Amino acid sequence: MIENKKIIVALGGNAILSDDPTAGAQIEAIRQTCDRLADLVEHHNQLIISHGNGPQVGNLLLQQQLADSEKNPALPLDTCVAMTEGSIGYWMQNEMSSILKKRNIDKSVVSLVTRVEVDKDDPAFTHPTKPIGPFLTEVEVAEAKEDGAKYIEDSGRGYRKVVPSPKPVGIVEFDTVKQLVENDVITISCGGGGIPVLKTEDGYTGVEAVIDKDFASEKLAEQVNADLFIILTGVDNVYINFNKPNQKKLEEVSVEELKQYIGEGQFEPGSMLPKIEAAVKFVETSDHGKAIITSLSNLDNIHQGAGTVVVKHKNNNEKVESLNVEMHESLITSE
Ligand SMILES: Nc1ncnc2c1ncn2[C@@H]1O[C@H](COP(=O)(O)OP(=O)(O)O)[C@@H](O)[C@H]1O
Ligand SMILES: NC(=O)OP(=O)(O)O
Repeated sequence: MIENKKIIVALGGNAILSDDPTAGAQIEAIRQTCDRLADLVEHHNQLIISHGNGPQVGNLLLQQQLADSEKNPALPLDTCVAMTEGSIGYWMQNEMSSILKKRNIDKSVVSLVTRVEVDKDDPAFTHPTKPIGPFLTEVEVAEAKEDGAKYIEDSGRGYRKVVPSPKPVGIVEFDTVKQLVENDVITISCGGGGIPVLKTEDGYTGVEAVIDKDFASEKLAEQVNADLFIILTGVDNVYINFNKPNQKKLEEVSVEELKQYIGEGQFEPGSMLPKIEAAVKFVETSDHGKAIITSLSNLDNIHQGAGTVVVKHKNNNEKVESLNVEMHESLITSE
């Protein structure tokens, strides 16, 4: 297991949500996730956890459609993001605290309702791309389209509503997160990508959007100077030619290679592309940081190089070794 590092773990949907969207089932999934993450704490790592909210915030938005406009008005999307950030963070605080208590680890866990500044001129506001809520069939989309919403097909898994997803400019509370982590507090931050806010003369004001949690986590990882950025999702590794007969698993991969694959259109915008872009940005920006994309069940093996490990430059040991063999052989031939 990795030790003594400052680590940000961004949790994907699977870590929170199974097929059962009830609170009880989500809490159970979070309990299992926290049990794995507690191993990182046990090995003296400073841990910051962020998480997605796509399914939850989409469901909450659907619940707003049931609201009665005067007595019980629908709440705006930024407020729904705050609500899901709060509820998921609360479940995590409960579960992580009990697991640490059982392991006799005396550490506090907090979740911070985090605001994330975005740019009012971000083109995302006129081009919604972030899938949220349940997966729908074509028939369900045709019925639901009455509300004027936009839907896209999401990685072969069905249709989902899409909303604007501006890029994070900065994490408003990053200094507080830094202080918490320096004081050995396990911090849940940037949940659901954080609440999108615009800077005003007086402070900040919310804006209706859902920030991608991989981009928000990357920005936080940059701002707190993390050693390691782990993105946990539904697969052990990233693939090129994903789901095709010639799909190939990526293990250690350089920023340069990934940029080439991005250029080839290897990664889907609504699922793997943001993770790749976030990992590339972190590794490029950081002095020494690495990024790993893998599954929760593979977390125990990352110290042995498991998962897709994004590095600035690839480890050239193999090339050096083969060069040594070639030199040795040419010496023997010439002798
Ligand atoms: N190139 C790829 N390599 C691996 N998985 C991919 C790829 N493209 C799409 N996927 C799918 O995208 C999923 C991750 O996206 P998503 O489920 O939206 O993220 P999250 O885990 O953050 O909720 C993976 O579990 C996998 O099913
Ligand atoms: N906000 C966000 O990125 O959520 P998901 O990871 O669940 O899509």
